[in-house]
Amino acid sequence: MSDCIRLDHLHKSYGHFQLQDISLGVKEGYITGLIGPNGAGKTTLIKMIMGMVHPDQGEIQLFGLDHKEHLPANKDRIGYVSDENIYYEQLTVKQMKKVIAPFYSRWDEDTYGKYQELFKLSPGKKIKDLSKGMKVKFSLAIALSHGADLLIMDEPTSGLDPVFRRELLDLLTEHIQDERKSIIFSTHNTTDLDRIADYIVFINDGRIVFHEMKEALAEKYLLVKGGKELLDRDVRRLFLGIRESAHGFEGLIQNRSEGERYLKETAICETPSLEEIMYFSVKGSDIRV
Ligand SMILES: Nc1ncnc2c1ncn2[C@@H]1O[C@H](COP(=O)(O)OP(=O)(O)OP(=O)(O)O)[C@@H](O)[C@H]1O
Repeated sequence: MSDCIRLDHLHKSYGHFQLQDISLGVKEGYITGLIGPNGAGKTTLIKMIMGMVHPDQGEIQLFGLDHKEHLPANKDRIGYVSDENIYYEQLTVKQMKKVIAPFYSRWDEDTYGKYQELFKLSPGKKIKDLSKGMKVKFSLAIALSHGADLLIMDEPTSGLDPVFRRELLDLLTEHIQDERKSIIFSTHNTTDLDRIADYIVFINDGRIVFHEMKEALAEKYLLVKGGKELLDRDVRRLFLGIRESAHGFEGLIQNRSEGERYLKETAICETPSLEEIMYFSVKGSDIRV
């Protein structure tokens, strides 16, 4: 499979914040989850891919084409869902759809009608009167109605109720059955990604910490829980992050086989969730409770 997105040595500076040397290939035909703490640079990265923010340095290719040169043609192939309001507040759902549809060469009115019904979108309702979740549903209906090859979603599930969130995840999994379609999905809700992502990109403080297949993460990392007496200097060195309490510790080891070799007999060794990987990687080794 080829890459639908290729980022080469991207830099973006906002004074105090720098997105630094981001190089990344996003595989066609898969769901890639983008995770990272608040202010890590996820939205900035997504906006660069959308052509809404310009990198200070570096190259972006989408579908094998230089993004600067082919921006309109590339954007025709992207469905974008964000929790920011990108629509005219005073227009109704129907009027807004009428404004947007002509921008897409493969707009499909029947598909839009199907999603309008499925998401219970009232055509006569003004955008400003939609709830946060309904705005996301409208965005999603648009994104799914123009034959986009790539869905780019920035925090799509944050305003959604748990029932629809589940439905959305099913919908995305179904969407990806067509192997030419790809999804990149930024979220704080790591359980959504535990459920549906194929690849995970973890970004912290403007840098990529890792870009891995989700299954590979389970083989790489180890979560260890045990008594504090185990934590001598050599053992501590194994950990990427440790959380200590009066009674014991919980910590993350990046080299699973080495961790198991030292601690399998004396501590509880488990496969960490994405949330645990993120927590310990960001917090480091000095967490006391
Ligand atoms: N237009 C801008 N001008 C100045 N600083 C900006 C601008 N856009 C983003 N930033 C800064 O860049 C940093 C990264 O922001 P970004 O929105 O990309 O993070 P994020 O990972 O999406 O965070 P969150 O999870 O909180 O949405 C932040 O420190 C933010 O204040």
